[in-house]
Amino acid sequence: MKARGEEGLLERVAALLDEPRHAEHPLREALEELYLKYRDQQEQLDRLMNISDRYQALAREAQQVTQQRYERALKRQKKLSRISDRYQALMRERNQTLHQEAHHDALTELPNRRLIDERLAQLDQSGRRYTLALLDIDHFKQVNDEHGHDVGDELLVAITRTMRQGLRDHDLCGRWGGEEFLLLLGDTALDEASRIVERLRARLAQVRVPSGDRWLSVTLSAGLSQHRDGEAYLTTLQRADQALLEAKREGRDRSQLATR
Ligand SMILES: Nc1nc2c(ncn2[C@@H]2O[C@H](COP(=O)(O)OP(=O)(O)OP(=O)(O)O)[C@@H](O)[C@H]2O)c(=O)[nH]1
Repeated sequence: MKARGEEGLLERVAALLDEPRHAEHPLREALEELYLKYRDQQEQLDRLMNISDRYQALAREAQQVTQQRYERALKRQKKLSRISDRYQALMRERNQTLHQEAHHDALTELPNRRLIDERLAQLDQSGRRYTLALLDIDHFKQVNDEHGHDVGDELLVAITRTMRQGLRDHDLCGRWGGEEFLLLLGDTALDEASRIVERLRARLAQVRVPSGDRWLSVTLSAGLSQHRDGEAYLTTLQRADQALLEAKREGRDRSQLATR
């Protein structure tokens, strides 16, 4: 790379050296040598500048390629993490659904036997006191036989709705069997539980579902048992079940407290 003035000077020197009248000039040889060395150095410098320019262009290109690769990898990574987030959300949803289905009854959406068993086992561990009440619809087979299974189902759902409304937030109501419900009344002694269940039975007797041109209602029998210190919940349940059988034997539509 030469400045414009420098190029002009070189041309002048070359012209002077070419002139025949300077052929014998005492400075000519030295000037020619200086001129050729200078040109040589200039050519070397030009080559170096060229190499440096190419190197810089290559470095810029490499940097651009690296940057593009990095951006592509980042984009891929973001896409993958979006897919992974969606997949995880889907799996969480699936797990929740599976958990809900495994622990709840499909018809009434009430906790099923498995969930109630888990809660009772936890309660036994905690040492908190509770009373269990088994409630069973009276003559439900007759309802199905006379009005059809669909009406029976409707009645179960309507009873569940009223049961939910009639209980305190910390009580648990589950579907224990076909037409049998289990109430878990936490921190509740037998006499208080009995009042709660009687109030509930009265409300449940008011539940009506349509069947043809009639309104259908049912009564429920209940067996209650209070958990005793150190006792396994299955024992409490057996007493409640016995009490329920007694209530049925005594004519239904009543509560029986397990005393023994
Ligand atoms: N519609 C309907 N019926 C059910 C369901 N689960 C159980 N059942 C019926 O509930 C009835 C229970 O009959 P039983 O055990 O003889 O008792 P019950 O007729 O209620 O007589 P008591 O309990 O002695 O008063 C049976 O006919 C079952 O088919 C259900 O999900 N839907």
